[in-house]
Amino acid sequence: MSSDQRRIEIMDTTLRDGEQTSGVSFSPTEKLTIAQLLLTEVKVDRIEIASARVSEGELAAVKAITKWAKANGLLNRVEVLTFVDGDVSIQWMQQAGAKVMNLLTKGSLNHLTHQLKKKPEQHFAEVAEVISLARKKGLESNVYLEDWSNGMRHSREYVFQYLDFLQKLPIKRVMLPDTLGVLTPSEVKEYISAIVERYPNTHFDFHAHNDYDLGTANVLEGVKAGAHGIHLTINGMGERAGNAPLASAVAVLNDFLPEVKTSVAEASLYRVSKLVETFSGFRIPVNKPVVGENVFTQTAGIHADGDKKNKLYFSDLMPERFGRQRKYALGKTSGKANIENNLAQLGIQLSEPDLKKVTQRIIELGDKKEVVTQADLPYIISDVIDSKNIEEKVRIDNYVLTHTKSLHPSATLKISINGELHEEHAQGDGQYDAFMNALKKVYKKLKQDLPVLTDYAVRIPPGGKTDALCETVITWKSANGKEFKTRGLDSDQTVAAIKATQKMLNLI
Ligand SMILES: CC(=O)SCCNC(=O)CCNC(=O)[C@H](O)C(C)(C)COP(=O)(O)OP(=O)(O)OC[C@H]1O[C@@H](n2cnc3c(N)ncnc32)[C@H](O)[C@@H]1OP(=O)(O)O
Repeated sequence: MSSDQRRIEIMDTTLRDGEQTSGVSFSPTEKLTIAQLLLTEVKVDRIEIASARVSEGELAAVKAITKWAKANGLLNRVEVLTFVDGDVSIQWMQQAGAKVMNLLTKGSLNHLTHQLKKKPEQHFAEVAEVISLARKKGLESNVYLEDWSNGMRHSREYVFQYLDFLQKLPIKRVMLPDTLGVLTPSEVKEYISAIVERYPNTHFDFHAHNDYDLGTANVLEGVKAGAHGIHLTINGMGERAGNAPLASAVAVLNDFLPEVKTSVAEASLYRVSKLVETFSGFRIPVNKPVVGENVFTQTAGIHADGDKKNKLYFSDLMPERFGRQRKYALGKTSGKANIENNLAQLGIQLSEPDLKKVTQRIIELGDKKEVVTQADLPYIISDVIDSKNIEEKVRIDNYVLTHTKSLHPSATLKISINGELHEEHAQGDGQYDAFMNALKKVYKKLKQDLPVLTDYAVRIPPGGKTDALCETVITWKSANGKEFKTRGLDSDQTVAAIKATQKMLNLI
């Protein structure tokens, strides 16, 4: 970063505006965790964590965050939205230990006239009184001009009259919200340019909403036009269509405006997005730029081919920047290159004819709308390529499993490995555990390590009934750290697990 880059302040309002997402409510502990991550790992400049007066739970959350922030010298980066209500919000701030208030005032004549039912002069005087009172109590003030965007469209004279007035007050920042997300990028550019030009010594934040899906584009134009700070939320959470999303906006500024810089650590954005998804229950759409599940997955065979040859379908938006990895989806649009990429990630190499057979099978499955994942590949390989030979390498010929009340389950098995027969007996905590213990004894004698079982999942195939076949999917980790899955299908889940185990034995 060069020193002549203009520094843009990032204010994250996930914990205030983001929490205004319908159906979302963070607990105080969740709020504290997110606040800590935002300030220390994501490294945003400021966070807005609540509206004053809302509830006892909110007061507890703000108290916990301000206590932690104070102990870490970060209290002046923690902000609370307050109201023009004499000293009511101020008292709440003091109780909560917060030091920076974002005073919600009226940025359009329409709101002022019809919601507060006041005249401009009266509103200005009340705002001045609150700010003066706050200052006396040691609080710093930023001022929101709510509905500013409509104010610029329909009552511009009022907006400028108000901004002129604010110049006289001891405030740190003026915050310009497109409250209803109605502005186009060209309007954002026009309005912010005009304001920044007229008040060169004032810090202006721009606050976008995403009602027309223009949130990020508007942030870009706002910053280009000279906004000094921007308000964002994780995963674009927020009322109605939400706010401008943090991850997208940061990527856009980094990639398209070399003349500006932010303090945000891109590498932490995905992790915090997933954490907020878990806490909020607000699912990240799979196609959400930067953080969605699918956004670094190439599906078309042609793309995988180009990437393999010369990274032809890469852009500056590299997944590794955000702690993510490029993936190649498997399905009817897969070609050989696509499948080779997946095999390489699993550490598997196939001959050309085998690769063709596997490709053909994946296309067939895709045509039937089957979802094929990288984890399915070893299974498909074992199923498709010369499966007779593979089955013959290791075959579990016979087994007896016992389950008797108050006695340990036990298993006896007879297994053929490369044509040689082995027989073992063992006990375990369950029938499958006993079976695995017997199997481990066989392989111990052969001085061969088995992959470690890391996950065991049983499900009935989609649309199945309770008496249907059940599928057991086992995840294994081999000595070189590679993970792979095998599956078995049977009406008995233990037998299905043994089938999955036999597949694993034929793949190692
Ligand atoms: C840009 C934004 O997203 S703004 C988000 C602001 N944050 C919130 O609204 C947080 C959630 N809100 C709440 O918990 C509640 O609405 C409270 C605690 C703020 C107020 O609750 P209540 O006293 O029950 O009032 P209610 O919600 O019915 O109405 C809001 C009142 O605030 C008034 N009001 C609106 N804007 C402001 C303002 N900037 N400053 C002061 N009062 C305001 C309204 O005129 C109305 O007053 P009235 O009842 O005298 O007509």
